[in-house]
Amino acid sequence: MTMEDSDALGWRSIADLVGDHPDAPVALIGAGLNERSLTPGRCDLGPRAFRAVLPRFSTYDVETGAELSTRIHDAGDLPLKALSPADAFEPVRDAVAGQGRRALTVLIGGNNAITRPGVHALGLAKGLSSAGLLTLDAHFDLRDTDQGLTNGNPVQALLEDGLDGRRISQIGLAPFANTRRAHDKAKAAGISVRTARDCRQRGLAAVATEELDRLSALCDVLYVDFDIDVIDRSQWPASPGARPGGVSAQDFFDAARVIGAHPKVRVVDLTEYDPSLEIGDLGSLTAGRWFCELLAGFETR
Ligand SMILES: N=CN[C@@H](CCC(=O)O)C(=O)O
Repeated sequence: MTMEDSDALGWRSIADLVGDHPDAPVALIGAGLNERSLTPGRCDLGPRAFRAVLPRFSTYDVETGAELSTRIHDAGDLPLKALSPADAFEPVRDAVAGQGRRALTVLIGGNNAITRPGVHALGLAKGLSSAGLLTLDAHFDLRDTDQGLTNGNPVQALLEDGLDGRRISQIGLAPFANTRRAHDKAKAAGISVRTARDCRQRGLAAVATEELDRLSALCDVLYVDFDIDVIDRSQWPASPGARPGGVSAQDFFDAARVIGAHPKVRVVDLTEYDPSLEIGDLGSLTAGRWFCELLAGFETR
């Protein structure tokens, strides 16, 4: 008997909450942007792998007693095949902005270049000056843009677009995976930077909470980029940029719950998941659990 066949035992899956629900408070968009990754791969397969795993998650959280029931509008997958980050800008921005009435829009990447148009969608109504950005990422993503947009420079591009660095928090930065120049750029821009060690020692959720509080005082609405390479490579190997020494998957889940609960968080993305690097189903199961945690947090708003 598969889990999907086991209705008689009361199994209800997260996948049952996802569908054509025009009035749902949460929207899901697949954004499998794959071009101009610094490490070429198949991040375009992320949305499909993510959707496929959802039937394996129950709506019941045995640790809190919560039964998830939030309806999620499935806005489908964007046709981004072979598009550069520059050409994907408008389709991604407009798709996210089109869900603007939702309390929360979840963008499943795709490489990290989806973050820039996602933030722009959030700022469309009032301009970028209303928006803030929190990244959970091993990297600054502050590489120069003179060679064009890549998955290594969405934050740099946003600074150049006019996003005030003081409205950016970056947590989970990994040692020996970034340059001094990028760190200096972050400091000069006023970005709040928290290292992987800080996050491991204090807990990613605690650090995320502090940074959300800081950003909330400055911003009307917040965007959160969950780049999975913040996680220790042993726990999510299907990520080109992940290294040993990252945060734990459990920490990532705990952070997703507090972030999902925050009322100013309006758009989140999950980036850099490359299913072609998958070992078994480790990455897809981690992505699915992340989504459950996000929803569990959301239901406490
Ligand atoms: N967002 C990811 N940034 C990484 C690149 C990951 C890769 O494609 O290897 C970086 O800038 O180093």
